[in-house]
Amino acid sequence: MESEPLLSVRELRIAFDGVEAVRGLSFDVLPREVLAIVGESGAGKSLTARALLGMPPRGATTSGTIAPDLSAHRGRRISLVPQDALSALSPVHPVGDQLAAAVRSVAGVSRKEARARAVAALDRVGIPDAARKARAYPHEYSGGMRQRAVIAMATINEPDLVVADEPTTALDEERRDQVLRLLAEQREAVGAALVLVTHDMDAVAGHADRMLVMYAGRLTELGPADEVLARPRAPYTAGLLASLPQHAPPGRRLPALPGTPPAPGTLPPGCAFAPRCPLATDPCRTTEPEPRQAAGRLVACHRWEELPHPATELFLKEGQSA
Ligand SMILES: Nc1ncnc2c1ncn2[C@@H]1O[C@H](COP(=O)(O)OP(=O)(O)OP(=O)(O)O)[C@@H](O)[C@H]1O
Repeated sequence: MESEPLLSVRELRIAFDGVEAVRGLSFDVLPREVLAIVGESGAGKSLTARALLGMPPRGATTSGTIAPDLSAHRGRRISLVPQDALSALSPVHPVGDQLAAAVRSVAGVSRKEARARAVAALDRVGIPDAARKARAYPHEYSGGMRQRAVIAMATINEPDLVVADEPTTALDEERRDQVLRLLAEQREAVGAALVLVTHDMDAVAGHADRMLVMYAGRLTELGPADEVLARPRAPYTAGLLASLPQHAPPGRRLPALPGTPPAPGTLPPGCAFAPRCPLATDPCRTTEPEPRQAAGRLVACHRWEELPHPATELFLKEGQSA
């Protein structure tokens, strides 16, 4: 997908009390693409997503550039689908009023027209009897319906970019799939790009054009999702994918990524993944690798060419092979 980026993030750093949780992250978001951000808990995925929206947590110090700054047009050019739909909706106003207010905040339209657009948006996301449901309050919606309403809200002003931070975590598996499909459909319909923060590799495989793998606040691997999933080039990505149930070799136990990621402020010298990496050698323990072009993507690893394919065996512990 060759095109001018919609948005460029360069050297993004986010720190709390001088301790960096995001450490010099650079990537582009392309127009209309779905970019998944994956990585274990604490990798800095949510912080990165919030930075795009200009919504850092209290106490965070941010540096680097995000250009253009879509956050100046939040609700119009960029919008959020959060983990918890309730947090995105006010409990004290009917859902239709909230959607109509979002329309009126950016477009000079009459109340009646805004109202009509709100009902149409609820109808588009599959809310039955949308005109009546528009008058109901969020607590009168089921969890799945609320998440649909939030997707309607996030797309009603036809933004350039929708940021979805674990949008389906609160839902059961069946609804999860429906909501993701709806999100993909709606962002496609309005021509928006989507940055999708997720732990769900099925969602990545099903919906993402590219994936950004983060580890300890840095880029580990960034490339076309199908290629990265089929043949990861960074040992960390390989370990992350190998620990998914579907990648267990037949008749064998699931390989596991040993250990846990380091907390910000407790990073080892060199590559942050080195203490958990079966390929780590001395240079890995002294020099942190920078992302470099490798095999049609960006990979931050000194030893990426050494990674076997498939890499699953690397992550099987001794005695785990029966
Ligand atoms: N409000 C905060 N105050 C202090 N530290 C924070 C705060 N928010 C995040 N951090 C630090 O930044 C790290 C990364 O946070 P972030 O929420 O981006 O992780 P994540 O990759 O989204 O994880 P998860 O998958 O669990 O949501 C956290 O582990 C924590 O150390």
